[in-house]
Amino acid sequence: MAFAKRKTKKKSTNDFEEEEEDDADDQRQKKKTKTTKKDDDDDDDDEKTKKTRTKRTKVALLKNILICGTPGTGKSTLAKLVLEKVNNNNNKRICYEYVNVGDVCKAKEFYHLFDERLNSFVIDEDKILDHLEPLVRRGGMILDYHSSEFFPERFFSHVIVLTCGRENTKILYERLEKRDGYTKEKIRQNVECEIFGECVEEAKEAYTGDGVVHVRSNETEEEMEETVKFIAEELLGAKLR
Ligand SMILES: Nc1ncnc2c1ncn2[C@@H]1O[C@H](COP(=O)(O)OP(=O)(O)OP(=O)(O)O)[C@@H](O)[C@H]1O
Repeated sequence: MAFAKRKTKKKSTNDFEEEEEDDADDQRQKKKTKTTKKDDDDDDDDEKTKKTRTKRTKVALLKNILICGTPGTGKSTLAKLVLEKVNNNNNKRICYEYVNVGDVCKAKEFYHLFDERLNSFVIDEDKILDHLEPLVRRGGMILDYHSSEFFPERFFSHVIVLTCGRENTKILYERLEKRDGYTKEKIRQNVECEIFGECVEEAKEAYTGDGVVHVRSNETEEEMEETVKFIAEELLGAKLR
């Protein structure tokens, strides 16, 4: 696994709050400008703008979460189940979106090179962060990536780290063994990363706010169901049917 180091772009939770304040100010300013301009504007256009603004404000209230952890711990499986749960409602404004960061980097070629030793791509962090910024600002994003540290802290209200057998690595080993392109060396590196709890340590160091990092074991179907419920209900406040 390639764990790229990036400290400079990280911002504190306070920065996020300040930015939210700025956004609110912007909204108020826009509203004011709109009021002055209103007489000149066409009524239909004004109505349209008002509707869009209301919708955006509502969507922005949805939280962003990151699901991270060693490859094979079940991030994408879990993320898709959470997405299904939280979007299963009649409220069009409550609509979360899933982004597999690794897949986006591949599809959009946001990487520098292929690291033969690690057998993986070294992603271009600036490019992927620029791509994610507007999505995260809008809110309601469920991001999936093995690493957590290069994202700015303000991106997420919760970071979930999945683990899969620190003591008994058989489960993770067997999951990775089934994958194409996973050489014995690559499996060994990932299993080692799990044994040393690298993803957990990394997340705890990078996200320092109380109750932001949640470490969840994902070895069995039952554990996965519990975590889906935990994220959907407790973290995202969804009322499950
Ligand atoms: N709780 C679970 N119980 C049993 N099998 C699981 C569980 N969670 C995931 N799996 C299985 O483990 C495999 C790996 O899961 P998944 O692809 O979601 O991992 P991942 O962490 O997203 O991997 P990557 O980081 O490489 O994308 C899949 O075959 C999936 O069906």
